[in-house]
Amino acid sequence: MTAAGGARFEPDRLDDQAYLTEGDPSGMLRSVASSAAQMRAAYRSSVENGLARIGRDGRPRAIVVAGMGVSALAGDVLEALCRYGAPVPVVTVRGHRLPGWAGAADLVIAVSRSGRTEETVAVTAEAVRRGCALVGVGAPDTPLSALVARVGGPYVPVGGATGVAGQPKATLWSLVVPPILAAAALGLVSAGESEFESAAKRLEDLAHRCRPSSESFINPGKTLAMELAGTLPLIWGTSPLAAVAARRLADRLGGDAGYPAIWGELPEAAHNQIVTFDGPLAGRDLFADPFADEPGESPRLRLFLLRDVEEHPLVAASRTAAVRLAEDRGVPVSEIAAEGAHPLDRLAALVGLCDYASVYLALGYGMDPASAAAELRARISQ
Ligand SMILES: O=P(O)(O)OC[C@H]1O[C@H](O)[C@H](O)[C@@H](O)[C@@H]1O
Repeated sequence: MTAAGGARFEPDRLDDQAYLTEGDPSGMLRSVASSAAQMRAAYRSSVENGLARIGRDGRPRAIVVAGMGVSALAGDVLEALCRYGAPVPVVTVRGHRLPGWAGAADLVIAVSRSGRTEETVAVTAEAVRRGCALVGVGAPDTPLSALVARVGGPYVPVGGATGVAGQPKATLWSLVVPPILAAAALGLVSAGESEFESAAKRLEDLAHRCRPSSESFINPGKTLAMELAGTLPLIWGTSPLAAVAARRLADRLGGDAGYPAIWGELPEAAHNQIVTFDGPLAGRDLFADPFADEPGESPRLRLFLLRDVEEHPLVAASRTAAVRLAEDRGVPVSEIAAEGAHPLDRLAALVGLCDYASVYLALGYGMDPASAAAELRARISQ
């Protein structure tokens, strides 16, 4: 169907059960299917490790979530949940340093699946020096857990049998749940057992609908993968929460398939990225070889709109206008609608589907979704 970096997307692979097993030796599809179990286990573990009690000494002035890659998304989720309703600001730090203002009145939640990521450990050590309150989430018996233990902060262990080959991208829900429970204990968001259970049920339902044995024409995960294939995806969220899901999809496409994508959030995306609708990658490829066996060989822009249930009315208007403009400029549009009332439900609906689509995209290109870009990552972190 389409070629990228030498790999060809073959839609038939997605309905070839033997291939889906052989092409995914680490069981990345199984790990996506474990999302609901991860959410339930992370909830229990967070409660057992004292997160539900952290509000007893009052609220912090601000919360800093320190993490990199997938772990940093835990901060983005928390920030999106708290942005409009909580009296405490939430900031995500991706890097080596705490913001200058952070001090003893603030809470630092350090998240690292491995417990060893250089940047996160450095920020946590700085938080210890400045006397910040600390919560940790990550592998036990690591530099991160040792730092959190030094100040007697709660630590939610993530690891053991959880996830595929210890990959953080396969353990998103284990990393995201503890900071939310901490914020709930502080009275900043309303999320308890029934909300986590409802989101887990939604993930379970998606796992059923997107299961490998379900054929492409009724499987929403495979359908979305086929819409992504061969395009340059422009992925927009229509709320802060949906934008986190957009970022997650873009990150996963890179991590699973080495596939580039651009993510954004409305209304901001309508002020800049929308210009690409008039750019060289929009519409039909004027330079495409008209005699090529397979048309559309060079990637063209496609807009993926992750629609939240709660949209600002003016954002809804700019979404409608953007869709009209895209159609006008020959840019195909896929709309993925969140479902559910609670934000956790809506996040699960969007991320759950996108996670499947990304793994199916990698498999459609004949790539092992557990090892894409592993060598590049290893080389840059040396
Ligand atoms: O969660 P951590 O172990 O700290 O890892 C943080 C990040 O590290 C690397 O960059 C990996 O490629 C990412 O997938 C991961 O999310």
